[in-house]
Amino acid sequence: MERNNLYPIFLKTKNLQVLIVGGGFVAEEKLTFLLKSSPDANVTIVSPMFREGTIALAKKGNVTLIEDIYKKDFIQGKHIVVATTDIPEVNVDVYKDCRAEAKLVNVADNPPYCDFYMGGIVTKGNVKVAISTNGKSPTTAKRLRQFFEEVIPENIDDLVKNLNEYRKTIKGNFEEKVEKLNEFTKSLVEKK
Ligand SMILES: C[C@@]1(CC(=O)O)c2cc3[nH]c(cc4nc(cc5[nH]c(cc(n2)[C@H]1CCC(=O)O)[C@@](C)(CC(=O)O)[C@@H]5CCC(=O)O)C(CC(=O)O)=C4CCC(=O)O)c(CCC(=O)O)c3CC(=O)O
Ligand SMILES: NC(=O)C1=CN([C@@H]2O[C@H](COP(=O)(O)OP(=O)(O)OC[C@H]3O[C@@H](n4cnc5c(N)ncnc54)[C@H](O)[C@@H]3O)[C@@H](O)[C@H]2O)C=CC1
Repeated sequence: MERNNLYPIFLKTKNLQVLIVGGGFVAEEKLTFLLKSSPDANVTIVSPMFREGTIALAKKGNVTLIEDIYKKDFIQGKHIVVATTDIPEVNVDVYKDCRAEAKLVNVADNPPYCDFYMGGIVTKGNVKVAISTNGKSPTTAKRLRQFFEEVIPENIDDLVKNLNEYRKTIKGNFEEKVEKLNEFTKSLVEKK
């Protein structure tokens, strides 16, 4: 069986600068899900045109819209770049410019030109679940996201908060703490 070897990380988007190149449907979809998960993300979008929806979204977040065509200068100071234009050559230029400067880059419509994929994301308080199908079926990632949004209980965050409080009260060395926390949470994974 094929296997997903991607390594998920949870980025502190507040500390990072994201650039989106292009301002069409795909840019708006990527921006929507980025801000849904991470409303504190710092985003710049460069494009000769923007959709109404994108302009409205930008007003709600830390999003700067620049009305221009892509030039290499725009990647300066950016950590993560997502190319979404409808001109394949422009997207490949963005990819090459980013690789040359060791920046993480995603060409949304071209998986081989992605250092990372955006995923389906479920957030419940402090808990976050990210889903990827290895780029094979974004629709499956969306459906799984919807499924987990349904089945993960809203009060999962209470468990996290309670255990965080309990964790602070446990005395002893690291091994003893791990043992106590495992004992305390055993029933969560026990088969009935
Ligand atoms: C590789 C990847 C690169 C990247 O974008 O990062 C990529 C690529 C492509 N997407 C395409 C199409 C669609 N994408 C969606 C939706 C989402 N796409 C997302 C991620 C990813 N999309 C990355 C892989 C993630 C993984 O590993 O699973 C999600 C999860 C996250 C997000 O967008 O933030 C978000 C759901 C969010 C949510 O609902 O929670 C839908 C469904 C819909 O809109 O209903 C469709 C239409 C149906 C279909 O085609 O499946 C096409 C074909 C374009 C064409 O045909 O022209 C390509 C290009 C290709 O595959 O070649
Ligand atoms: N990854 C995904 O989820 C999907 C990918 N696609 C593909 O992605 C591409 C983009 O699709 P859409 O967003 O629907 O197209 P669109 O036509 O809505 O948007 C393209 C955007 O790129 C901008 N642009 C064009 N040249 C530019 C330049 N030199 N510099 C900066 N911006 C520039 C345009 O002004 C426009 O805002 C298409 O090739 C499409 O096939 C389509 C659907 C889903």
